[in-house]
Amino acid sequence: MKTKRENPLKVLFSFSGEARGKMTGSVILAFIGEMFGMAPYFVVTLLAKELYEGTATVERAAVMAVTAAVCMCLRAWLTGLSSMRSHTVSFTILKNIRCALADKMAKVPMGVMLETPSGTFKTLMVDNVGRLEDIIAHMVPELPSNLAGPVFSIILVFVLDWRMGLAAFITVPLSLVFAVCMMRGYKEKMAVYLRSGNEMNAALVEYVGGIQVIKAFGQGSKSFGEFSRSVNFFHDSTLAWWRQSWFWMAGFKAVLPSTLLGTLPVGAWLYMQGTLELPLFLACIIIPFGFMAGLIKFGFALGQLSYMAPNLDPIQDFLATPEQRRPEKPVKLGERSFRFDRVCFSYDGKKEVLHDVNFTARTGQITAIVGPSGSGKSTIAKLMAGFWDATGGTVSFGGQDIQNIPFDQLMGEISYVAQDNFLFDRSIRENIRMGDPSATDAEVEAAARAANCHDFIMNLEQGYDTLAGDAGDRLSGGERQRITIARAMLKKASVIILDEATAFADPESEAQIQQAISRLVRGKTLIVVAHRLNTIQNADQILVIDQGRLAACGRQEELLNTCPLYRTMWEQYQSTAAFAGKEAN
Ligand SMILES: Nc1ncnc2c1ncn2[C@@H]1O[C@H](COP(=O)(O)OP(=O)(O)OP(=O)(O)O)[C@@H](O)[C@H]1O
Repeated sequence: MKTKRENPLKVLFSFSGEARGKMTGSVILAFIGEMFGMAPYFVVTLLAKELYEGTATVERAAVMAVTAAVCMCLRAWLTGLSSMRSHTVSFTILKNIRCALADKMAKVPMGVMLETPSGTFKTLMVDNVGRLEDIIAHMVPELPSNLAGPVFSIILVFVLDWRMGLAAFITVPLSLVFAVCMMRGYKEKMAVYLRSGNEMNAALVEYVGGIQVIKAFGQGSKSFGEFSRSVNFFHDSTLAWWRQSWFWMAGFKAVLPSTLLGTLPVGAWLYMQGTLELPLFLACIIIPFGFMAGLIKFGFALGQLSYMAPNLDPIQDFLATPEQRRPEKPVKLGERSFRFDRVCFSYDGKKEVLHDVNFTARTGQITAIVGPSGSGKSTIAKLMAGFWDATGGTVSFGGQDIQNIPFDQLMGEISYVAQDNFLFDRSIRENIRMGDPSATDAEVEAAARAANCHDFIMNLEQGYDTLAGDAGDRLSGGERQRITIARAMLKKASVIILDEATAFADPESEAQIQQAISRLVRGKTLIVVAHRLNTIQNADQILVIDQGRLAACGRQEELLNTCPLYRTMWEQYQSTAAFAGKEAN
């Protein structure tokens, strides 16, 4: 269902914050500037009149020339001041929208951020917001001023001689025919243009992100269907639009200012009839030249209006995303255990992926979550970390409903080591220090040693100062994971949630990771989403998840006897591990 949207200009100006009120000044200055811009036309008209009446002198002409020049300088100065103000408003609005988006990103469920392709946020923050700049800085102040000049001039020509006024106007209905043809389907086409541009951006970000895979398989951009499709679509749709509209646009620009079409023959005829004096004739020829340029600019500025909504809509949509509400004040936490009480969850509000899950993960114990792919293991871990809110039942931590614990407090208690081992493009040292921004270099190194990553870091050209991006290709998945483990170690959280990487690491790396993990979790509550069952043989409890339900819960020995699903998984794991071992040898 389409929701009714507020007037886009009103929405834009609701972000003007500290620059509120400046736009009115900008519009007034632009308006006065345009009025001064009309001066040369009046000066020429006046001079013609005086020449005709025989009152003109060289001195008078010189004074008029200087007056016209001064007026043009004033026009430039005033429009400059207006532009300065409108740009201040424009950049303030852009800044405030970007801050609001960033603020919103921190308030929507973390899951929304993790699941949305990063290109989407780039488009939203950079492109959609950026395109609003021109509209606010130019269109808003120029629209009224571009209209004011023509309206003033038209009235003047009509006052001077209404017949000449009509004659000057003859091109307007004609040019409107061209304008209407040019604007046919403009709104839809503009929406397609913007959408296809955004899609191309998002596909490009994905293409660059996946370039390693594309190169590895010896493929070019054509192989990346989504990217080439979006580039071709953008090319085809914009070209088709241009082909359809260029003739009408050229016609509009040519016909509208051709006021001589009407004023010359009509004026000449009236003059010969003796009902129009020469100075008036000249005035009615010259003044319309002044207003037509403004009218053309006004027409194009109006077209830009339809640029606003398609750029503002996705921004408003994101700002309307429901927030994860959490209290501000820290709450008192009891024993750091998790409790799932009849927990249900759905990502999209339609398909439930967790049904009635009940368990307790006790403090200081290792709780492993296992199950077939897609059964809901990572979802349980994400609910524990507060990335999403349960859609039914209660997830509690430390005796409190997780929704009553401030996000910062919960994050202070939990270290979440994800599968994809995200490293920021900062130095390795800074990446580790993120676990505890107050940690000294010595503490960072101590954590790196404990996580078995000191040696390979020292082998990088700039050691701890190497940028993660530069080191990117030289770090194995296991090494990246150990860096994130070092980061988690610094955090000194009471709970570690470890979403184990699915791939088999080589035996040496695997042993180092396991050693790092065992140091990390000493004395802490560990929740591990396990894909490699050998790592959890000694877990205090293993939760077996099957199609979003808790199928069984117990220690390994019990489950091997009582849970057919676990037994099958264990047998499969052993045969796969044996095969992987043989392959490695
Ligand atoms: N962001 C999402 N939006 C919609 N559905 C999702 C989302 N993430 C996961 N799912 C679905 O939820 C179900 C459980 O997914 P989940 O990632 O928790 O499974 P998993 O057991 O951890 O799988 P794997 O072992 O393959 O990582 C799956 O059907 C999955 O397709």
